[in-house]
Amino acid sequence: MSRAIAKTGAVRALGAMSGTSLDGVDAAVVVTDGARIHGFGASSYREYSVAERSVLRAGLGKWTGPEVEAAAGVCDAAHAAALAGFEDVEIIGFHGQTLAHAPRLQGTLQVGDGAALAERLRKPVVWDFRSDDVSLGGEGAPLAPFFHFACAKYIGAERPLCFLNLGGVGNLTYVDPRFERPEDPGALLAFDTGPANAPVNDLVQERLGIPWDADGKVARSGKVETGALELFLAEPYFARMPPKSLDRNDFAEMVGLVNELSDADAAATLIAMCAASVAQGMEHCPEPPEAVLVTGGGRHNPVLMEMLRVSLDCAVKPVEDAGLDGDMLEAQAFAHLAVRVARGMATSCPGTTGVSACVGGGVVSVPGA
Ligand SMILES: Nc1ncnc2c1ncn2[C@@H]1O[C@H](COP(=O)(O)OP(=O)(O)OP(=O)(O)O)[C@@H](O)[C@H]1O
Ligand SMILES: CC(=O)N[C@H]1[C@@H]2OC[C@@H](O2)[C@@H](O)[C@@H]1O[C@H](C)C(=O)O
Repeated sequence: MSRAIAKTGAVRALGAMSGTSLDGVDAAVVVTDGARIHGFGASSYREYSVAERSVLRAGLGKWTGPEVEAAAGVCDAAHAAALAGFEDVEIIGFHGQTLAHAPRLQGTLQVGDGAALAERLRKPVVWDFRSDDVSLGGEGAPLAPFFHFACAKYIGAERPLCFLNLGGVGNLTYVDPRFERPEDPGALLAFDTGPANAPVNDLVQERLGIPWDADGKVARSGKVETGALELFLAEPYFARMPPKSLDRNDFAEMVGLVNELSDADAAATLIAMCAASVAQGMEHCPEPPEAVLVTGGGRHNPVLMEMLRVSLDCAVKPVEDAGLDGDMLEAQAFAHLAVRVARGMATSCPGTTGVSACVGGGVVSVPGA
């Protein structure tokens, strides 16, 4: 195989992420040597059309068949369009679109053809980041934690802190920046906390025909139904020790728990479920963090942020307060991870995915190879 990038030194890497909320493709440049972040570059967002989103949605939860092929086609075309404008990058990290995730059963499926993308864009592409971790007994997710470790160093953190990503699903990374490397035992603990925005998105889509509850307007006037909240927290997933991960639709039936409630009460209760599952997850942190830095779309929801501030014992702030970009952190993560994969560095470890040993997961496709 021809070498994707030079063996050492910082490179301009482009990362692309299409997340579980199926809103669009985020793309962002990171200057990184795989260990340390040297700086951040341009970013862009390419929204899915309503038609594209429904093709992707039809593929959710499926492993093979025409719906999966159609979703892969949408994913490939959207990425080719979203990434074509970035010329001065040396390598691309292409996450693809997760359609199904059951690491201990069928595995994990991210559609998108990285080899074809490499030929099309004439750049090396790293893709299929999760399969090797799953083969070695890991959850295959979350993978952003190795990037969160680099972010903690970049912002000069000296004490443990958490990154909380609130997308369709929530995931938490505890980082102890007193360690030198992310794979050092104790440097990282990570897991999916529970459903984040996906249930409230599904609720308002079904009842009100809107894709999400912008600024928590529906939830704000609602009252939390504590009975439903208690039933939710009784799910065995929350008591399980991390690492652990979820599929987008693992808690889809939660919407059923709020069926009888008004729109406002139902939305408020689903948001309270997200905040409560984060609070429960925080109990797994080895030490209290000095802050929780929130990334992902959920940080734009003031009702959710208020509930988190009430439930957690430390400062809760958007990552922007630390000089990072919460809309692009996941895309940036896959840029950074691409460089690590190309250089044979680990991308997950027992503390992040439960994998048996550190693994650098991913396929490297070099154009014309
Ligand atoms: N202003 C806002 N008010 C309320 N909610 C918002 C707002 N902006 C975004 N969101 C929520 O954030 C979601 C998108 O979050 P994000 O882009 O982080 O998801 P994702 O990356 O697709 O998911 P994941 O991290 O699970 O893969 C939207 O679907 C919506 O529910
Ligand atoms: C299987 C999969 O795609 N999981 C996603 C999803 O979205 C959020 C959460 O669930 C996290 O585990 C992961 O994404 C982020 C980017 C990660 O791997 O860190």
